[in-house]
Amino acid sequence: MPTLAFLRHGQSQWNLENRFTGWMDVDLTEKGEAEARRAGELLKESGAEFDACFTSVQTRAIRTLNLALEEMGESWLPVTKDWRLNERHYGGLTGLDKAETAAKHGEEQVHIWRRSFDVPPPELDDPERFPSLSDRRYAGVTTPKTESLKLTLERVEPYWTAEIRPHLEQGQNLIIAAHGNSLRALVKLLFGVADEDIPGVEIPTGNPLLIELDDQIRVTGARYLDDSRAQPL
Ligand SMILES: O=C1c2ccccc2C(=O)c2c1cc(NS(=O)(=O)c1ccccc1O)c(O)c2O
Repeated sequence: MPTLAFLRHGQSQWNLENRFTGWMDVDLTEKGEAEARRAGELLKESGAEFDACFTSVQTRAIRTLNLALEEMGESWLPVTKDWRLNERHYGGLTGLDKAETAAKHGEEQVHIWRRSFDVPPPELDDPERFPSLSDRRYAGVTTPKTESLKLTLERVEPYWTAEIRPHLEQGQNLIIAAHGNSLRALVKLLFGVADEDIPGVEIPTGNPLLIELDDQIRVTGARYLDDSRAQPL
């Protein structure tokens, strides 16, 4: 019966500044690094033994995984990195904070976006401002210019089905270190969350979600390891 751990990256600099980060390759803050190490401690204490890891091509998720593995004494584990586990692309909102977003688009539009499943933000109209959104890690990839939650799910799901699920079907235990919205997509798939409910699902940073699966890859149990910060599932 395979075990799957979801780990959302620790606090990043733009989380601290409450800015839309998306595909911008922002690093962890010192607090974020400490959250990642704590997650590693919790995973080690859980006694779970993992066989492989998956993460995105974004530094904050990669470093969260590496710091957790280091704490677990499992830095040797194989890691697969793929852009399809990246955070949702926020298009023209990338880099904006709450005040700038409301000033540029109005409160009403923000209200609509916050609760929508299939309404994407505007495309980035000055990509030169964020070169890392199309640097060589995306060579050969037709990168999105903006994403709704629905579009994020539509690029995460095929990757889950083709690249991740087979490892679970072979009985391997996996860690997936990723982002708020790419993990939301996976939670939606695994827990059968309705479209209208998914904007309300929030994966906490640095608190591993340990999921027990049956041989058909159906959830038989799930718990957050840091129960001092327990979250409703
Ligand atoms: O504008 C959005 C938004 C726009 C487009 C797609 C998704 C979202 C979205 O998911 C979202 C938003 C605002 C806020 N709260 S906020 O208005 O306070 C806010 C705005 C800007 C930056 C950070 C903030 O905390 C949220 O909590 C969200 O989950």
